[in-house]
Amino acid sequence: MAINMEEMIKVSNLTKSFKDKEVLKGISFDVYRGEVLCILGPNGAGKSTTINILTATLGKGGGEIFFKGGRINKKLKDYKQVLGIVPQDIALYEELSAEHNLRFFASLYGLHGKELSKAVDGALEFAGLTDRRNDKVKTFSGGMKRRLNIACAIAHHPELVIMDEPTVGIDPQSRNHILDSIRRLRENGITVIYTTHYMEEVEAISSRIIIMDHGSIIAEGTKEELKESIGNEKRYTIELEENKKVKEEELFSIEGVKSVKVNGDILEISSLKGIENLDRIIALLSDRGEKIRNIASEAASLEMVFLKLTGRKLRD
Ligand SMILES: Nc1ncnc2c1ncn2[C@@H]1O[C@H](COP(=O)(O)OP(=O)(O)OP(=O)(O)O)[C@@H](O)[C@H]1O
Repeated sequence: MAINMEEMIKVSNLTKSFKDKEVLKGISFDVYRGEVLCILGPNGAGKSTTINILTATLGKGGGEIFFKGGRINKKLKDYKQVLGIVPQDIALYEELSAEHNLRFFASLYGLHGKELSKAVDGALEFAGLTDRRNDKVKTFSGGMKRRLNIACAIAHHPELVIMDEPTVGIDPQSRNHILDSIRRLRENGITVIYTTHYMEEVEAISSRIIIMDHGSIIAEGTKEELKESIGNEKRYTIELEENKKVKEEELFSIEGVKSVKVNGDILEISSLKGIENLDRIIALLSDRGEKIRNIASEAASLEMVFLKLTGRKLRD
């Protein structure tokens, strides 16, 4: 991380329990001005709980949150004024038009008159909804509602936008539009915190990533740093017609092979990136009389990082 990056938020040892269930186990992280910080983790990892505490819609258990160097509860008014929130559930007035929804939400931040009209026009353009401005929200697709929800969160020109899984259950076109709009926010110097369980999205938009699992942060870094942390491995997934004899130990004898998991007819093999050994793996399998149905090879990915850290897939 560059030394001159300005710290916007500091989260220190945050905890939260619901009844006797500890869902945040003392997490700490910083958010720097102008970055897109992605919080990646499977369902139930604690992403929404973290976000809800950060947006002050949920009280914290223990720990501290600092905003621009001061305790957040002492600066709550300033903080809320520069914050844009995109909640997991869409919050819009169905019977009102897109424009009226935007007017309402932007006016909550004190905008009025020409300034308000300009903000509304800008937000409609940002969401790609200018031509639907007079239509009632109830006529919109799920993806359009999502885009409008984001427009409502950014109309007042926030410095920090917090989004909780904004692409769940929407069409690919709206999803791409949302990912593009996050890139635009970043280009304009706006800080974004974004939770998701889609690693493809993290690959596309993140400047930095936090991986959460079971209420803890298990890894943090840029996507390059995280991939580097798994030692530049690649993975082969080999599907056999019917695995009769192959044992994990045998495959370890091949140069470059780092780990092998035999799961019925499927072999998952991690191998050092620079070593070309697929031909030897195939030769060994055919020596054992195995018939190969399919081979897939993939370079280091965030999914592999998660698998390596937890032994599980991100989306099981
Ligand atoms: N109000 C609540 N009462 C009791 N348990 C809760 C409450 N809110 C969340 N939990 C539990 O806390 C854990 C973390 O939930 P959280 O919603 O933060 O996870 P998440 O990573 O955002 O997952 P998802 O992608 O499903 O939203 C889960 O086990 C969840 O069941």
